[in-house]
Amino acid sequence: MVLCPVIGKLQHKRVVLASASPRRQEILSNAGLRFEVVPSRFKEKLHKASFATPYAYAVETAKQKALEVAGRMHQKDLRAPDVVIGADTIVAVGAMILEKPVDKQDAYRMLSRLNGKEHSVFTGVAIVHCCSKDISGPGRTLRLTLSSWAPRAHPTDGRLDTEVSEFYEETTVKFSELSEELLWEYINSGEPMDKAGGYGIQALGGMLVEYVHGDFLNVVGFPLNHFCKELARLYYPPRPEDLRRVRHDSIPAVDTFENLSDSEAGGSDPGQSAKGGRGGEQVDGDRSQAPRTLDAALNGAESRPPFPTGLLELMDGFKASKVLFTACKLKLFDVLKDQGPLQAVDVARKLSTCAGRTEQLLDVCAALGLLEKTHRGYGNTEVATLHLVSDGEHSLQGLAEYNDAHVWGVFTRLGLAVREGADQTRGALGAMEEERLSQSKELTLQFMRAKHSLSKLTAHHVATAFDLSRFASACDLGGCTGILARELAQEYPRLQVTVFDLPEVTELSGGFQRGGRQTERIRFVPGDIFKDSLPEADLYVLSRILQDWPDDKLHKLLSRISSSCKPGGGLLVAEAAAEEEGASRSPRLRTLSAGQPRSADEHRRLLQRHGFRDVRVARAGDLLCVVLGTRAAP
Ligand SMILES: Cc1cn([C@H]2C[C@H](O)[C@@H](COP(=O)(O)OP(=O)(O)OP(=O)(O)O)O2)c(=O)[nH]c1=O
Repeated sequence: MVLCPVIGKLQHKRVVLASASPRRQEILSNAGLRFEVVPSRFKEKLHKASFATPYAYAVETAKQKALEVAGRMHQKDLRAPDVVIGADTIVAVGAMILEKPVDKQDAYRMLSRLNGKEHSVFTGVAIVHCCSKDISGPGRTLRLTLSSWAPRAHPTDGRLDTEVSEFYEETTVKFSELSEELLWEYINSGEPMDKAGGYGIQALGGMLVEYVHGDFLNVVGFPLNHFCKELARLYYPPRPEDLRRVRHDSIPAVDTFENLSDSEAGGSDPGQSAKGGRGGEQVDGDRSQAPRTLDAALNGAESRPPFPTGLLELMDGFKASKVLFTACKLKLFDVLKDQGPLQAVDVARKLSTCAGRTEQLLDVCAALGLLEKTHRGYGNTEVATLHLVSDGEHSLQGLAEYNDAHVWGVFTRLGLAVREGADQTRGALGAMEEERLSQSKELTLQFMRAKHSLSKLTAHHVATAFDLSRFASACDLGGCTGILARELAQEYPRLQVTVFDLPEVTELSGGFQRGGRQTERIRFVPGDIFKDSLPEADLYVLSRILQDWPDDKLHKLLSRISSSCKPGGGLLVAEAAAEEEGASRSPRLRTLSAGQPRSADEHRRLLQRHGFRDVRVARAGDLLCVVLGTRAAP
C-alpha cells in the first residue's frame, strides 16, 4: 500500500486531531500528516452496557470526541476544520472494558486481570468531514439548524454539517505470568496511569507482553494502516455513499456538554428529533423550504462552486515532478538505500548540499510518498527502493533523468508548438526526437536508459500477451536496448530475435546486455525503420512506437512491415491502452505520451487496413494494449 499519496489527500485540508494522546500525535506526524491538535473535552462516560460489543463503545467514543471538537471549533469562529480525527483505545477482556486507571489500585486491578491472559485492544476511529456555512438567499441570510451535538450557548450560529466515517481495529495481546512484585514495580514506575488497560506496550510495558497479533500501532493508540486504507476508500475516488451520514437524531442522548440546560439535556420529542435532533433548532426561516443535503453542502452546490482540488493539484503537478527529478539527480534515494535512515543534516553532508533546502526537499519527498520520516530520520519508502534507486532491477531512474534533462525542456516550448499550429504533443515529441538525433552520445544513452527502464516494466506482459510459439523468428523494430527481445527469447526457447534500431542506438546497446544463454539468439541490426529494408522475420514487433508518429509516418511504417511480412507471418503491436478499455488508473501517464491512445477497435482496423487478419487484442499489465494480426495472402 502506498501510504503517503493517501495522506497527501489531506494536504490541502485543515485537519484537526481531537486527541491529547502524544502517541497518536507522533504516529500521525511520522506518517507525514499535517494537523492541529485540539484535545477533546468529551467526557468518556458512555454507558458501556448499552453497547453490544466493546469496539462499538470505542467507535462511539471516538466519534463523540471528534464531533465535540468540530462543534466547539465551529462555534468559536464559525469555521470548523475540514476534517476532525477522533480515536479511542480500550482494552477488553471478554466483555469487560478497561480504560485508563484512575489510581494505582485501579491499575493493579486491571493488570491483575490481564496477567497471563490474552486480551484484545480495540481502537475506534472516527474521521469527521465538516462543512460549516450559512445559507445565503436573496435579500436574507438563512441560518439553519444547529446539530444536536453543537453547544447551545450561541443559537444564532450557522449550521455545521458533518459526515462521519468510522472503523475500529483489534489487536490481540498476551501477557506473561507476572509476579505481584513485578506488577507493583511497574505500577510504581507511573507508566500505567494514562494508558488504557494500565500498560504501555511501547515502553516498559513491552516487557510484560509475550506476543502481539495484529497492528502494534493500534495498541499504542492509532491504527495507522487501517486509517490509510480508510482514506484510500474515501478519496480514491471519493465515494460519498461510503461516508456515513450523521443524522442529528442518530446521536445517542449523551450529556456531551457541560453547559446544556435541563430542557436540552432531557432530549426532545421524536417529532423534533426528526427535524433537527436533540438541540436542533431552526433559527430563521423554514428549513423545509431550503433542504440541503450534506453532499450538496460539502460540494458547495448551492452557493459556492465545488472546491477545485483536482485543478489545484494539476497546477502544482510540475513542482512534484521537479522535486522527484531533483531527488533522483542528487542520488538521494541511493544514499538513503545504503545509509538510511538519516537526519536531514547528514543527508545534506553526504550530498554536499545546503542543509535547510535539503530538509525542505526531504519533507516534500515524504509528503509525496517517496520517503518516510521517522524519529530516526528519512528513509526510502517501498516504491522508492523499488523504482528510484539507480541500480535496482526495476529502477525508473533513467526515465526520471531523461524527463528532467529533455522532456521538461521540450514541454516548456509547448506554447510555441501550439502557436505554430503543430499538434501539441507531437510537436513536443518531434522536438524531442530532433534533439535526440542531433545531440551527443550521452543524450542517446539517456534516452536509451529511459526507454530501458520503462520497457522493463512492460516487456514480460507484452511477450506473454499471446502465445507466440508458432513463430521461429521475430524482429523488434525500434527495439532499443533489446529488453523486449530478451523477454521474448526467454519465453520462447526456439525464437531467434532481431533488434532493429538506429545505428547510434545499436552501437550503445551492448552496455545494457546482461549475457545469459538467450543472448545468443538475439542479434542487433542497425537501420532506420522508415528507410532501410527490414530484416526478415516471421513476426514483427512494434512496442510503443506507433504512438510517437503522425498518421502519415505511421501508415508508411505499417505498409513497409506489411510488404516485408510473409503470408501467415505476424505483427505484434503494443501501445498505451485507451481510457475506455479501463487500462490505466493513471490518465496522466498516458497524456504525457505523444499521441492519442487508440481503442482496441482502432488498432484492429489499423492492422486490417494494412493486410493483417485474425486481429486479436489483449491487455498487458496496467498500461498497454497488445494487438496481434496475421498477414493475409496478398
Ligand atoms: C494499551 C495501550 C494504550 N496506550 C494509550 C493510547 C491512548 O493514548 C490511551 C488510551 O486512552 P484514550 O482515551 O484512547 O486516549 P487519551 O485519553 O490518551 O487521549 P484522547 O482521549 O484525548 O484521545 O492509552 C498506550 O500508549 N500504549 C498501550 O499499550
